[in-house]
Amino acid sequence: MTALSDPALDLARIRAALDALLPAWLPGRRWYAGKGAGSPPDVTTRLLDVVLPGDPALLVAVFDAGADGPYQALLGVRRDPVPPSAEPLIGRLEGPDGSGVFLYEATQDPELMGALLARIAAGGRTGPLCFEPAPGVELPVGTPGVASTAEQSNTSVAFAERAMLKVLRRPVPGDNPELELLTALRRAGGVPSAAPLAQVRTSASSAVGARTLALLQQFVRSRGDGWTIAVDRARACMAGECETVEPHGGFAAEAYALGLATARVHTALAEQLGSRPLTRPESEDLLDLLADRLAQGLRTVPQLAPYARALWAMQDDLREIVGRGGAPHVQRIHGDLHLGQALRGDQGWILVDFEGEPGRSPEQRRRPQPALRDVAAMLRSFDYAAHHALSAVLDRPPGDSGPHDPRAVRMARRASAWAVHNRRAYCTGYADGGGQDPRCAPVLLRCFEADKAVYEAVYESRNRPEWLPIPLSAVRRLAQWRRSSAPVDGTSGQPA
Ligand SMILES: Nc1ncnc2c1ncn2[C@@H]1O[C@H](COP(=O)(O)OP(=O)(O)O)[C@@H](O)[C@H]1O
Ligand SMILES: O=P(O)(O)O[C@H]1O[C@H](CO)[C@@H](O[C@H]2O[C@H](CO)[C@@H](O)[C@H](O)[C@H]2O)[C@H](O)[C@H]1O
Repeated sequence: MTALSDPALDLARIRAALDALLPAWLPGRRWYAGKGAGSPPDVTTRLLDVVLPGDPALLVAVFDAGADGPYQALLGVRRDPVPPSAEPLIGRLEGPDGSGVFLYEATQDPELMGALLARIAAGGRTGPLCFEPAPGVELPVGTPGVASTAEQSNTSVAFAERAMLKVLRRPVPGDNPELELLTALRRAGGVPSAAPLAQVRTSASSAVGARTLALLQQFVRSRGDGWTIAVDRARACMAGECETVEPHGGFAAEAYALGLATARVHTALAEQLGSRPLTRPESEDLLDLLADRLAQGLRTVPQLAPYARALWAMQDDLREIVGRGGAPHVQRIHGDLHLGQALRGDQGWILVDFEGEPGRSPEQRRRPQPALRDVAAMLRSFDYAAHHALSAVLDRPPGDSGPHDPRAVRMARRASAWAVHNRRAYCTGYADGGGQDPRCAPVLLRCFEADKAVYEAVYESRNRPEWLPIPLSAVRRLAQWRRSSAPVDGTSGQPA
């Protein structure tokens, strides 16, 4: 392993200090999945190598936290006071001569991130770390790297609005699913997606085998992401005194364009990486996967219990469809599509974050899936946006209907209408863009929406319990729809 140039810094001591300091620091990190586990985890850190040995120094480490891991930490080490953006510190390490160094989250240090970009551009290896720029790309070396403040599963660092480094917090073994998909979309051409620029990975012989640690991609300049724009428009719709959701809350043209963009991405992925009917064993795998997720959801979120029968019945519907030969085609899909994963560029929407659902195994993420699962996930997002806007306008937490007042009832109706209107526009865009009209497969769509809502309930109960009422209300609605004998027209089961 590369030594630190400062002899007062001893790597073995840094490693031991991290084992002691990380348990207290981790629970404040959004990307840490073990929040709410009760007691702090036991941490075992492995330093992979020193990428930059100076002051500040940059170290790459992986660590296990309890049974969970490996996670990735990019560690800054400096004598000088740390940049304010890098607070809170992981900790301070006393040197033998009474001096000390600060240990901190390196992604929050623009200077250090700039130095890392230069290291990536140079290519080659440092110990087990491989720096692999794509052939012929020009990287914005010399610019500082500014970390996004958005709450994320990973940590993104932007360089002069030209490149974006995604530091993967839970690097998975083997080829990185996002890199695979971005490369395929580039190959297809004409699909609005970010070009992959480089990766940092570990070699097969490293302590963690071959894994992508960070992915550099083209920075997409945008007016904002779909979530911010949609919530804004939905809020305008609710706050305005209009009876219809257009024009004040007008988002339908954007929802339509988003449907088009989703269909274009699906078509390109199918062309590049294949699309075929689901085989019988794959159908069983899919059903098992959905059943496992539902069982886990019911164990984790007690509030789902009243809907258990209806949720299982929706899975039986899928089994029945597969049984009579109606299994959908499968292909590589986005895997975690929602409004926040779409950026509004000048020419239209660009989908980002093709990593798949956080928390799923690498095999599951790479498995071909019905494209309708992405569509169902995006449709859920319109529901989220409407609820979020509603709670902002009413100044109440999601799901809190508060005292019965006519204004709140009117707003809730408008929120519901906004979601229905935009879900329809999205489906129309998807069909016009060459995808199968999602409304032609309402029972499948309902099953996939319910699956996503259960996933969201688990996600919210772990990360943002105050948001839990949003997926719960969707589960309630979908369950009611399943229990009733209402005609299946694909637009029922909307926000009530
Ligand atoms: N290529 C890109 N260019 C500009 N911004 C991006 C790009 N990719 C992602 N983003 C922004 O960063 C946010 C987080 O990125 P994402 O890939 O979704 O990370 P995570 O996996 O941590 O959720 C996105 O919601 C988007 O706003
Ligand atoms: O971190 P990721 O973007 O990969 O995805 C996770 O976090 C998302 C929240 O940031 C979560 O999305 C859920 O909340 C969104 C609103 O914040 C909403 O638009 C989505 O429809 C809803 O699923 C996502 O599920 C989770 O995997």
